Amino acid sequence: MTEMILIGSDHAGFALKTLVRQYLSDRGIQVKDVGCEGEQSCDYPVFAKNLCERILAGEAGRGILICGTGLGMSVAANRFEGIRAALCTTEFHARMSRAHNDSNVLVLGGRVTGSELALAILKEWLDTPFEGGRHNRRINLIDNC
Ligand SMILES: O=C(CO)[C@H](O)[C@H](O)[C@H](O)COP(=O)(O)O
Repeated sequence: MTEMILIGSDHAGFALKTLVRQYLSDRGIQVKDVGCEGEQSCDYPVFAKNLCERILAGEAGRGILICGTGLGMSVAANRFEGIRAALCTTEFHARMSRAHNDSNVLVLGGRVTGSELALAILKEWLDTPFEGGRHNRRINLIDNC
């Protein structure tokens, strides 16, 4: 079964979101866009909330959020218990966020990270499995300590 990924952005992440959507489609990954629809100014928490609630409801296993810096989206997404949103600016961040933190939301900054690097980060995030083991214990402690 092909993976389904939800994607959302604000106006500052819209251009990068378009590239990311194309990359995912080219890889045969199903993408559902929760908005926004263009570059007119809008509010990132609306899209973070929408995407996180839909992931927690089981519509998709993973999601991608993009705003200008990635900061607002990651702050908003990490308010949701069960969401582990990782703002990644390097491929190493992306690899570690999957291997050690089992990140289920990748956050990118469209005004910070160039498109080539963003797609390299995305590739690493998509292709790296969670290592489990000791990291399971730590992830469980996030909600239970
Ligand atoms: O992280 C953010 C907010 O903390 C994002 O970068 C937003 O995209 C950014 O704040 C939008 O700024 P704008 O001046 O309203 O375009």
